Amino acid sequence: MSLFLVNRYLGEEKDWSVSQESRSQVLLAKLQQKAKEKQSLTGQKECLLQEPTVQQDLKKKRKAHKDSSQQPSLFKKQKSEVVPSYVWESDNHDEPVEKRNQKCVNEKQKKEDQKGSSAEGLPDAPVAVRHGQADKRDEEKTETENDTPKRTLEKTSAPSGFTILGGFEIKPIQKVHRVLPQWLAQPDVIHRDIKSNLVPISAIPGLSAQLIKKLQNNGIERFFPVQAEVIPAILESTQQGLLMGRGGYKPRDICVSAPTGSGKTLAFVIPVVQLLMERVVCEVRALAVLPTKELAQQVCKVFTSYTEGTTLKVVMLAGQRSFPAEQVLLSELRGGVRRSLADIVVATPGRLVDHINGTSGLCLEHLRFLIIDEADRMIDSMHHSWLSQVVNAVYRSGNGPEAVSIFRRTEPAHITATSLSSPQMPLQKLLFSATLTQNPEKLQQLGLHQPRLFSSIHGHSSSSSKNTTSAAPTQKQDRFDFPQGLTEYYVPCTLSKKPLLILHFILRMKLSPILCFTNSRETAHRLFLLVQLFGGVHVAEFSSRLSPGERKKTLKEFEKGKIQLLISTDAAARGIDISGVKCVVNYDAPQYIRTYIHRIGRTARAGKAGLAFTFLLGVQETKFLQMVTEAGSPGIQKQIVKPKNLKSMEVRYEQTLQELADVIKDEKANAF
Ligand SMILES: Nc1ncnc2c1ncn2[C@@H]1O[C@H](COP(=O)(O)OP(=O)(O)OP(=O)(O)O)[C@@H](O)[C@H]1O
Repeated sequence: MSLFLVNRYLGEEKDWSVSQESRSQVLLAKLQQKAKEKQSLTGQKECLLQEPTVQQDLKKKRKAHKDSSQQPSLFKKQKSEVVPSYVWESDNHDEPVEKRNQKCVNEKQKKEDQKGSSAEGLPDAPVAVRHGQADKRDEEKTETENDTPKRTLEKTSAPSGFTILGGFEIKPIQKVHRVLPQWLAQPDVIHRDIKSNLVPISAIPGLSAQLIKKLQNNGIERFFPVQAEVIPAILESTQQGLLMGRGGYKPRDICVSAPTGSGKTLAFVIPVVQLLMERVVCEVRALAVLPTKELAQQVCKVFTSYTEGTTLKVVMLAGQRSFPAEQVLLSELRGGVRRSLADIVVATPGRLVDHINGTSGLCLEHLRFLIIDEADRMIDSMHHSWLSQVVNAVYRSGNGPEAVSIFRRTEPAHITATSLSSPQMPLQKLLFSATLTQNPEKLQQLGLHQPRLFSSIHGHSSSSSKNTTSAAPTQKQDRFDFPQGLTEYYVPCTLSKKPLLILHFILRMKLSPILCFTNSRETAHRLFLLVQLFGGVHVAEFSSRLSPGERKKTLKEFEKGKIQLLISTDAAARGIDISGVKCVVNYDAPQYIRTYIHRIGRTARAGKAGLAFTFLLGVQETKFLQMVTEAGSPGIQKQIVKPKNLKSMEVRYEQTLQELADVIKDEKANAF
């Protein structure tokens, strides 16, 4: 007995004469026909949207789908609902079907999550934010999904209707963009090309006829770009006199980053001499601090040259003389009053601190210019606290009984009406380096006042914006400017062939004078002995093995061309200005990019041409070349020296090695 009568629509019946049975057969046939049509329509769609491989995938998937219907799993329902539509939308036809299916499930799950969260009655804005976050997560997920299908599987198995907090999938590490302060991001640009940007010395206003004459006598008719930019800037900061800067404000500190050999020394010597020339009372008003004795000596020589014929006195405190001898040069007692004998002091930090603490005759209370040359190196030595000791010595009078003086100096702090009420001599810092760090944290140690940067590194400006801060492109290391006339090479070699290579460069390639750098004084000494024993080359070494006097003599002889090959440690890598060095050889590859830049910067100076060769062992090549490229090198070329070119020297070289072993043995014996 039937409880319900179900009336079925059986379609239009054309032939009413056929029996009930045959009508149901016709109906079945019609239904089968319709099913076929539907199937063929689906097939056409597949052809349009899928690659052949995908069609196969789809078949597999359908099979999997059938199979899955037998599994009592949570995904069963989701898969049967979602898979077909997402398969059409998928762009990634290379993905395995399982993965794509899983992605579809994820998408579905995500949509459900979003629906669920908005359904919970959360306010609109946070929902939008969460959507944004979800979008981001989606992007990240599509990246990580391919690698971690299992993890996402776990994630999607979370119950729907809840917002999933936190991410458990491995996220790609976000790139952190370095944010530079505006002064670092937007420097005053210095032309890189020295030769085509020379400026006649007469075009720079504010230089006395006496100084112009001095420049001409020293063979300088035109200023290099760094000088043409920086000299007017320093002169301008004293337009209102030494007591205050423009508009009565403290003048801005100046930082200069320009390549090796670009003429940075004159960029500070000329304006300082010009500004102090007309002083009445002798007091220490300029202090130049340099990292080594040799550099202090070099800068002192330039200051002495340009102060010649004026009343200005230059004193060097670098340990070249005894401590008492330096004290005598600093001050004298006249009528019971101590008077300064120095206007300009050039010092190394260690010796300077010794004098600040032990010489009453060194008074820095009138100091107007603090010049920090090789500034990045000086920042590295900041742990010796030389700068804070200098600053304390400068503002010492502000704490004493004479603090009531109208011209008392107090250490700059926050600007208040009282702090600005009395004029006080500002202390202006002038920083110079070929490899000035762009690390604001490091620069911050210098306590700069509204610094102004002059730089030839155009990467600075390209990343600049009008905001107070700017994000520079992410780099593993700082970028630097290389001298224009420099050509860089690297020479692949083995350890045992290195000495032969240097002999080949001198004796066959006639590249002398060569300045050759090693990473240790022991290597420098052994190589020196080996070349000396081999014979035929005027060779010398330069390292801390030598006394300061011997080092000075060696540099002089090298400058005069008496030495063909000078083998040095990094003692001669920075700042040393020896004209005529045609070629620098890195016998040992430098470990740091700054070391490399300073070493190769001993050639190609003042717009001249120069060559730099770096001997590289197989294991060093990749890392070294990457370091140089990342630093902004215009290009380093490979120079292969064929073994046959070294062959003729090999017999003599083997003999020399044996002789060297004996010499070293003797040296060791004598040392005890
Ligand atoms: N205007 C100029 N005309 C001609 N020669 C110059 C001029 N300015 C500087 N020089 C010469 O250029 C050479 C390099 O100058 P300087 O030593 O000042 O370079 P630098 O930028 O300090 O290099 P480094 O970073 O290696 O210390 C020196 O021999 C110097 O005499």
